[in-house]
Amino acid sequence: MTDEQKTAPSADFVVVANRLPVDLERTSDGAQRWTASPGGLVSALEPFLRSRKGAWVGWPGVPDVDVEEFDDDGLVLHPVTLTSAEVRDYYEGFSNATLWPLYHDVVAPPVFERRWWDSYVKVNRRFAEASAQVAAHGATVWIQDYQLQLVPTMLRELRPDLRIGFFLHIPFPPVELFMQLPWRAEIVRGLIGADLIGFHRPGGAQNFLWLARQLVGLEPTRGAVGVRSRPGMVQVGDRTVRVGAFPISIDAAGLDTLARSKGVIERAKQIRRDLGNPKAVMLGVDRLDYTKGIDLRLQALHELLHEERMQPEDVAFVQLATPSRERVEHYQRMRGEIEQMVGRINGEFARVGHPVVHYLHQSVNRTELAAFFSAADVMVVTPLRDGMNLVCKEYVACRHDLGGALVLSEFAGAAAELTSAFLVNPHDLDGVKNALVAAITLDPAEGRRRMRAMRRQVLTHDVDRWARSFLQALGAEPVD
Ligand SMILES: O=P(O)(O)OC[C@H]1O[C@H](O[C@H]2O[C@H](CO)[C@@H](O)[C@H](O)[C@H]2O)[C@H](O)[C@@H](O)[C@@H]1O
Ligand SMILES: O=c1ccn([C@@H]2O[C@H](COP(=O)(O)OP(=O)(O)O)[C@@H](O)[C@H]2O)c(=O)[nH]1
Repeated sequence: MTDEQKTAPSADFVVVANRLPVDLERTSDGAQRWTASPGGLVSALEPFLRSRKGAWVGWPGVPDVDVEEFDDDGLVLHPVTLTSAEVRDYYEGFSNATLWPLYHDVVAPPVFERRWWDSYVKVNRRFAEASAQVAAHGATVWIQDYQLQLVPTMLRELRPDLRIGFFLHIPFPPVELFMQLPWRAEIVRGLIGADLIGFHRPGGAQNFLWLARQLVGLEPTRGAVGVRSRPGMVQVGDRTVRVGAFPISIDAAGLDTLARSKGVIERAKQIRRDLGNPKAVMLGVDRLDYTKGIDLRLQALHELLHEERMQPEDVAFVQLATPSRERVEHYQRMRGEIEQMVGRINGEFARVGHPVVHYLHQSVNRTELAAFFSAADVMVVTPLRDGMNLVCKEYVACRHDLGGALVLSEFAGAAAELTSAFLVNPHDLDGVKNALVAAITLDPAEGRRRMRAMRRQVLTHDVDRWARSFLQALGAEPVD
């Protein structure tokens, strides 16, 4: 690339997200390498954007580094620098200690700090400026998630020629909770700069429409918002802003193919052997986040073992826990609690060489994950609140054998689609315990019926359909 090409706004399609799809990692010997970024936003968007050869504006995951724009296999990555103080105030502070708990039903108390808000405004402006620099005239810019809710209006002020979409990957909270936010009107005004604002569920869209009326004095339509249909509309000057529901998904066909590969099938058998071929392998796969309900599933297991409704020699519980937001206090506290529970369960019920809980505080790659999904008799997904939860859809996509059972929290966005799972209220521990027992003792024919129904849903509603439905509603793609 010449210097001129580097700075000329050249991309017709730009994704803007807090993180780039790759994180810059500094190894102990001082070398640097790029690794896959954590979380569902990147898993969902990266394959889609690669197929379009667009540009991605985002933070490289470490503070104080200035990285030039570069081409990563046809995808232009445009890094945005954050200082250490901004990582602390904008990312760990306002994004993950204010907005994250507030939007997840206040399952932890949100912290309101003026200094964090100032940093959020400043960093959002930097992302808007970077996007304005990258986008070609008339381009489509798709802004992602709660870290960047002010970017739509900031970007529109800089570049009125752009078509701007915004998608929120986490739940949009009930209005009573949102109203706690001291900067509530500023957030609504920030979002309203988009041409289309998307949520996972119609409820989020409805909440936003109500707030646009109450906080900004706009006059949104009053009809019920549908899934991928009947968006709400708000007139803002001469612009019509659409507000809709677009449940995200996964590369279902890709995972299905991967799970059928010889390598994954063999690795799944190996995992079961390594676990001592127990009667039931249970699996949890989550970022180590207090919203995911890892603690309560361990508590359910502990009680079931105590009550002898499960025998320690019959079960292996594998918990893969991706390290996440490790400097935020709630995350540190929760990690300690979970690791103590793992220790307690194994202390009471393990035998030498045979732990009951296999806990890995590590991230594993897609192929290894497909093998774990294939090996697990019961997938346990128990968030107290989750925007969507892609892991449960990935489990279903890997079960071409129609084996396995899914225990799924009603409070994950995915529950509205995976109605043949064992749906549980994660606050009802007895209900969770009963569901775990029912899933372990499931009649195989009934299990196949449930899995077939879930696979039909996941395979016909993949990430490509999600992206197309959003971009069609934005007017950036022709309607099929
Ligand atoms: O970037 P991090 O702070 O390390 O966090 C990782 C990502 O977590 C969140 O993911 C969400 O998006 C998924 C896909 O839509 C959805 O299934 C899940 O329910 C959400 O929690 C977050 O929203 C992303 O911005 C983060 O990158
Ligand atoms: O060790 C791991 C654990 C998780 N994931 C991926 O991380 C994403 C998690 O997305 P989800 O929507 O379930 O939750 P989030 O972390 O975004 O809140 C999924 O695509 C997983 O396959 C991964 O690649 N390696």
